[in-house]
Amino acid sequence: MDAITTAKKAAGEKAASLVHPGMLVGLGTGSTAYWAIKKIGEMVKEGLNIQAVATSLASEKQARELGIPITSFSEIQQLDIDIDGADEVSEDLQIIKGGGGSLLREKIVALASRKRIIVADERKYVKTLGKFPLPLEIVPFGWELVFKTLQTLQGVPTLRTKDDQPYITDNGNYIIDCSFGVIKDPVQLHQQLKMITGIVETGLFLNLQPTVIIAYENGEIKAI
Ligand SMILES: O=C[C@H](O)[C@H](O)[C@H](O)COP(=O)(O)O
Repeated sequence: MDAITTAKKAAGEKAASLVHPGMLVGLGTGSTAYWAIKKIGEMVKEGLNIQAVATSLASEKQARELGIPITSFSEIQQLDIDIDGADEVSEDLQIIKGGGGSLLREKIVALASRKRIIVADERKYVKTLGKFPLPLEIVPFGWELVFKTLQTLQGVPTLRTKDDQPYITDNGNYIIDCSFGVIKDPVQLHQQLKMITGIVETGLFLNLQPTVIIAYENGEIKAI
């Protein structure tokens, strides 16, 4: 296992140790959250009694295969803890997510959770957001108009593709990845983008007061 994968595993397992009996747990998406779900699966096999809501079909599949009981918002209203990855975390704990295309479900789950744990390797921890192009979930109809509007906001948009076709999210939408350079005011940018009809959600996860677990390649783990 390479050093970055080892760091992701360490962050994921550290976060899993915060899951206690009886909790309702949000399961994140991506290659770091994967390790948390894997560890929680082991804990469930050893008798841990929890229920979980997954932030993507992929994570739900992983959880079901591990025997983690899955519930939904038709059964529950709030989660005790949400463990998820990030694409960028700034020093003031603002976050960009959505590199894996799951930002909408991830945000719904994060907002429904009392405690939010973000797991990331050291490469994700930055001074200010913006190097990672901001993922935006958009409805397919008229996506070209959203694309052009983003250009008028000095954004550099790219329609995400997979096998030369538009990438389709678990919700049947498209993703535009849009660079805005250094994001000086993420709250203002998020509000501006949410005003554009056709944008369903942005990958800016702001003011959520997360606990961020950062794993370093040298084996060190810091919780911020
Ligand atoms: O849509 C995907 C999510 O926001 C992921 O949590 C994020 O992209 C980080 O993924 P990874 O841990 O694979 O870098």
